[in-house]
Amino acid sequence: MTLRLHRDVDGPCLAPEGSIVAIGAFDGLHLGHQTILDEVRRRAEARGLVPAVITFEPLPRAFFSKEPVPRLSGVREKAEGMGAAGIRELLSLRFDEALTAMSAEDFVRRVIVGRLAAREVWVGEDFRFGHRRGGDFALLQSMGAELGFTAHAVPPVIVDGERVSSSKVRTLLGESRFAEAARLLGRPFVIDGHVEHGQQLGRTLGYPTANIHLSERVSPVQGIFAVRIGVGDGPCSWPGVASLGFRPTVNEVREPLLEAHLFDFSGDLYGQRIGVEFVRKLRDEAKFDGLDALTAQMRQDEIAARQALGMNPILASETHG
Ligand SMILES: Cc1cc2nc3c(=O)[nH]c(=O)nc-3n(C[C@H](O)[C@H](O)[C@H](O)COP(=O)(O)O)c2cc1C
Ligand SMILES: Nc1ncnc2c1ncn2[C@@H]1O[C@H](COP(=O)(O)OP(=O)(O)OP(=O)(O)O)[C@@H](O)[C@H]1O
Repeated sequence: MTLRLHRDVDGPCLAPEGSIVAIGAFDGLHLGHQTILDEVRRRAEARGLVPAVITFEPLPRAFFSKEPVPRLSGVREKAEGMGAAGIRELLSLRFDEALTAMSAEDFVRRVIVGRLAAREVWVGEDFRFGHRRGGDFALLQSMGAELGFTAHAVPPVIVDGERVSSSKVRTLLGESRFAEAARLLGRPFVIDGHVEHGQQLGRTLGYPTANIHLSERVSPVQGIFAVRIGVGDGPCSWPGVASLGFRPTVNEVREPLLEAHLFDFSGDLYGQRIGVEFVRKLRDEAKFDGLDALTAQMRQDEIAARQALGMNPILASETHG
């Protein structure tokens, strides 16, 4: 069953037979999100209704913030994750001035009922929505009684004594605490994308890299990392070293670039989709005085990454000796 994506507040009803709906930003699809989506899928199956999600792009937090808000998942990854979780209708509303001006009551009538004919609405206990966060769980309950749906709150999903949230995962990743972030996500943190052509300079330095342009997507991590790479749908198992940043030394870029060097690999990855799993941060990106100094540092990075990944660092001198 494939996922259908819609962007408009108004339009025809997407589930005339009735739907089970979850609402939220859903960046990263962490364990709290997964709990809600599981309920939606289970309830939709049990009642023969359509499993649906209302989400927002850009993220509401990013719309209101003066600072850039790092993203855990791209728009495409988020939709794919929803599809994999069994969601069939994804109403990804444009989060703009018009939407923030809409009252909570209007949101219930026009979107939850008008667009999705909701029979059940699932949210976290503390969920707020509508103009100035005027709507809450109690409003969903009272309006639902009138408009033909029930409201359900999932109890907070707690890990290590704290409520799981996208913000918490962003903070952990910013501090390179990858193992803890993975516990909240229910899987390791991975950035994926299509490999694009670089300057081909990496080859001559002894470090060819698969490059992924992050464009406007703000990354929660920056620097040089020990990583594991997956190609296509395969698991992230190929060891390597990666740089995520602007590479100030040569051909500085304006938008962040993820460059992954796979150890002992000699295939062509251009055009393929790869996933990069972050295992350990090695250092911050630096501006070097010329290519020799950069290459010497990359060699140190390779040795450190091999060690971090539990490999024999001696191999490094055999490969690039
Ligand atoms: C392990 C690793 C570490 C890197 N560290 C830095 C760095 O600290 N500063 C920098 O300017 N570029 C850094 N880079 C980026 C290189 O400048 C870039 O890979 C090289 O210029 C090749 O570019 P190309 O892929 O366009 O050919 C690093 C790349 C790798 C793979
Ligand atoms: N740990 C959790 N336990 C239960 N429900 C949650 C949890 N985290 C989020 N939810 C619920 O999942 C839906 C989507 O969450 P949303 O992405 O909006 O919040 P979040 O993960 O706390 O993100 P942020 O930290 O950016 O506010 C909402 O209904 C929210 O209440």
